[in-house]
Amino acid sequence: MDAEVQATPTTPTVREAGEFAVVAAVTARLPQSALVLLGPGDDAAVVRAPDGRVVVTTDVLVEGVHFRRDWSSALEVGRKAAAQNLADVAAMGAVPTSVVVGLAAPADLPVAWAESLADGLRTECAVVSVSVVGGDMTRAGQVVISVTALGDLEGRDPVTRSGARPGDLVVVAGRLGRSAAGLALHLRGDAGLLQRHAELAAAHRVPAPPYAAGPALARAGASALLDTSDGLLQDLGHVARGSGVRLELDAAALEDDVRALAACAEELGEDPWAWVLGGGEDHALAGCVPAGTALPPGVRVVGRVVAGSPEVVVPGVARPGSTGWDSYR
Ligand SMILES: Nc1ncnc2c1ncn2[C@@H]1O[C@H](COP(=O)(O)OP(=O)(O)OP(=O)(O)O)[C@@H](O)[C@H]1O
Ligand SMILES: Cc1ncc(C[n+]2csc(CCOP(=O)(O)O)c2C)c(N)n1
Ligand SMILES: [Mg+2]
Ligand SMILES: [Mg+2]
Ligand SMILES: [Mg+2]
Repeated sequence: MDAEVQATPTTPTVREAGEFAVVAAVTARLPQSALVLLGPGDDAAVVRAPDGRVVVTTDVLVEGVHFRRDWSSALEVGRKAAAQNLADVAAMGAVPTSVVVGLAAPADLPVAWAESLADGLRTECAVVSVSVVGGDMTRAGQVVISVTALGDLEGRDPVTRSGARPGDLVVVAGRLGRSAAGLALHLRGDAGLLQRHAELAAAHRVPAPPYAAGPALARAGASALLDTSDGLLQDLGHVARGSGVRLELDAAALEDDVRALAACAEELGEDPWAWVLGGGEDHALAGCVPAGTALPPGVRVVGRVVAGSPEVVVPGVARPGSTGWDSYR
């Protein structure tokens, strides 16, 4: 159990406290950003929509599928839940404006866990200067967290998955494969391993999406963009099919990511290329820009767009067994 939970003086369960007391305790930890005209406490929140259009995205995290309470603290789960949604907003080239959270929890969940979850959501939202403006709470057999993020396009067109054209360059912002390496470490469950590669384990529990690169790439004229949630090859496959183009990745441009995982992979007897090309949950941003585009800070070229059958290839590297996560496979 995490330090935040143990440090809380009283640890009643949500059954003992009751829904409304937990909601009050949680919303008390969620101060509102300047974009919020009416925050938690009424039937709905009211948030400014500066652009007149609203970007909206939602992702569900299920205990045992997306996180484990014995691997991650409540604070880390909250950060990750917010991060993966905020990354989806960035992947449209938008800036987030607010977040709404649904929490389903077993009756014996400590209230302190729900409070730390709120702290984690608040902490990650603060990275992009937004707040949690509301949510819902109900009972379930395991913890389920449903996050919805809203965003603002600042007057630009959304950057979709379908605008890549032959001649464009493939670009990435953020690191690849780190979450998959961390997942492998947690699956082994060896304390020494987790300690030796603590940074990678932490990268699995709390991803660090390059939020600013989304709007920056949109401003620069990006033709396609998404975040890497399932695995680079699978995610870029959506761009290839959506745009009707072939993406040729340059192995040399991905070698830094592979090198950063090499020691961990060696110790685990695993292939770092499989993590970089097929590992999910880094929430890096990947997409395409016209050749000659001035690249925003933190954005690197990893390949090129050519005419051909819509697929993603990495000449010289064996295709990993898994090109990405599928919840049902
Ligand atoms: N149950 C659903 N009902 C309606 N639309 C859905 C549903 N599930 C997914 N979608 C839509 O399908 C598209 C792809 O969803 P997907 O969840 O794969 O994208 P993502 O959220 O970027 O990735 P990830 O969930 O891996 O982080 C999105 O536009 C999403 O809104
Ligand atoms: C306990 C535990 N086991 C496995 C994983 C790995 N995992 C779960 S979902 C996902 C991709 C995105 O899924 P979705 O498309 O559902 O958002 C990955 C790589 C994890 N995070 N926690
Ligand atoms: Mg999704
Ligand atoms: Mg996405
Ligand atoms: Mg997915």
